[in-house]
Amino acid sequence: MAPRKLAAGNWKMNGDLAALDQIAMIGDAGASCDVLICPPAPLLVPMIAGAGPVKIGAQDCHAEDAGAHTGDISAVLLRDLGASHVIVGHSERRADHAETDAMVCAKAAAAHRAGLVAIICLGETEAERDDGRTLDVIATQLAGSLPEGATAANSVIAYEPVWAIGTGRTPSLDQIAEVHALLRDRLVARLADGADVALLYGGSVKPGNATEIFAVPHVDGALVGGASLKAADFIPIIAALDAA
Ligand SMILES: O=C[C@H](O)COP(=O)(O)O
Repeated sequence: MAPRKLAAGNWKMNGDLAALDQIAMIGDAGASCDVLICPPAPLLVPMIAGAGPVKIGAQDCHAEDAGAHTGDISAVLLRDLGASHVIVGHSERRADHAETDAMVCAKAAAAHRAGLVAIICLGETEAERDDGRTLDVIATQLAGSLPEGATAANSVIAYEPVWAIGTGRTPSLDQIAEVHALLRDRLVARLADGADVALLYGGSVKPGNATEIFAVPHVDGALVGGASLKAADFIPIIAALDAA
């Protein structure tokens, strides 16, 4: 088995009911890779209803299955609604909500218990890269964020350099390759099916750079922010992944 290709869109705090037609257009494009959109939580139900072949996921979940946690959403409920995936540990949540590797690990474990695929996000800051600490940071985040029981069927790893998110800047292809090779090595060492875990690159993926990024070894797809908001931008990225 090889990792399954995945084109994932993270809408972050963007989109509205009118954006449902984007999902229909993306579905109509007829991709052969897996295509996932993670909208803001209130849009999950209407989007799941009209998703067609597009998978719908959430952007976060709580580490517990239920309880007194006002404003939070359980992985159990997400699964009940029909979500297939949940993003955990996005750098915006690590920064805005002080999420640690241990918290991300607990959320990924909750996702697994509920039957969701956890997309576990990792990435270095610009200062960490400038200090030459990228590989150490990524290895530490992976070790601390990947729960026991992770498999290729229930986990996807997204490498997203913090400084490349929403900036229009991307690492060189060699820099992406270096990190993805490290991730693959660590996953193979830790998991029986580590060779089959899908590895996504994220950070300013656009129609114009997708083909070269998808040609990098061990890049099995992308986690796309801004360019996933419009079908006209996301469909060429999906097509580039299908062609890779
Ligand atoms: O989750 C997606 C990433 O943060 C990438 O966002 P971006 O494609 O807008 O740079």
